[in-house]
Amino acid sequence: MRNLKFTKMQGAGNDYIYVNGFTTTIENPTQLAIELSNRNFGIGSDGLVLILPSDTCDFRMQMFNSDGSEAEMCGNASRCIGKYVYDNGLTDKKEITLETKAGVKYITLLDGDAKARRITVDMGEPILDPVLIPVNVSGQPVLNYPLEIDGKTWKISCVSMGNPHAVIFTEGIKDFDLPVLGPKFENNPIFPRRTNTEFIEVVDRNTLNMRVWERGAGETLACGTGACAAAVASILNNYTDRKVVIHLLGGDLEIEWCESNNHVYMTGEAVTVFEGELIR
Ligand SMILES: N[C@@H](CCC[C@H](N)C(=O)O)C(=O)O
Repeated sequence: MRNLKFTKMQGAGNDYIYVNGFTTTIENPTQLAIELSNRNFGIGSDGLVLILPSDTCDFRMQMFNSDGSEAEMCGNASRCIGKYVYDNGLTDKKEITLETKAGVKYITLLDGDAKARRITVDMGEPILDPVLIPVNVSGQPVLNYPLEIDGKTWKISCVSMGNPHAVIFTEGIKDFDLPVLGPKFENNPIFPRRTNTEFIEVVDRNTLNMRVWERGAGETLACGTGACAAAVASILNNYTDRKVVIHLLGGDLEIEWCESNNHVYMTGEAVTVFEGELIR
């Protein structure tokens, strides 16, 4: 393999390695994601993101978790792609369309200055149909469904933002042993394509605390689609209003589920950590 130019970026501490697919072809992204994400023997990240040309949008995103699995959608990476393409002169637009495996997402760069930092993504409509999420529970939207794990009954609310999420409202999340608990949700047979799992504390009608166990990556400092799913589930449960700030381990995300068009909007920062070249 030839040398590989990359950029490490993070959104609320959810860090990925970004590769410009206009200039670099990656033959085996699954293998590369596993190798490069390793925090001891690689660069270290929650996964790999390819920024690619699109026939229908300004850009296309392909996203691989640190275990090499490909995800349909990534909220924090969508913001970082907005920053990457603007800062690197791949576009001069501040409203950018992004093709993903979960449909088209609309990125808006909010800053007026030379480098983008604060970014909103129109994440589209949440999916509540258990068949589409997918979750092996028949019937109505899955809200507060009792799932028994290790002798305890957890109430899960399932929301897809293009990728699957199980949201749990509970207390004492800072004491949870996620590396033990998380895989038991992720790999539970009721989720045929595994799941991301969000552990949420309601602070008040506009504020949530969240920890997340991500499908294919383990505990991460933040998950954009997970924050959107958590906001939707908390609104459906009438725990919060339609605009919330979510405190994650790596920073805050602002989420709004808009009543008029049913779209979820996510706003937060996108940050370049460093650029590098891997000598192979
Ligand atoms: N951290 C991401 C989501 C990444 C994909 C996820 N682990 C999955 O497999 O669905 C985000 O910010 O949305």
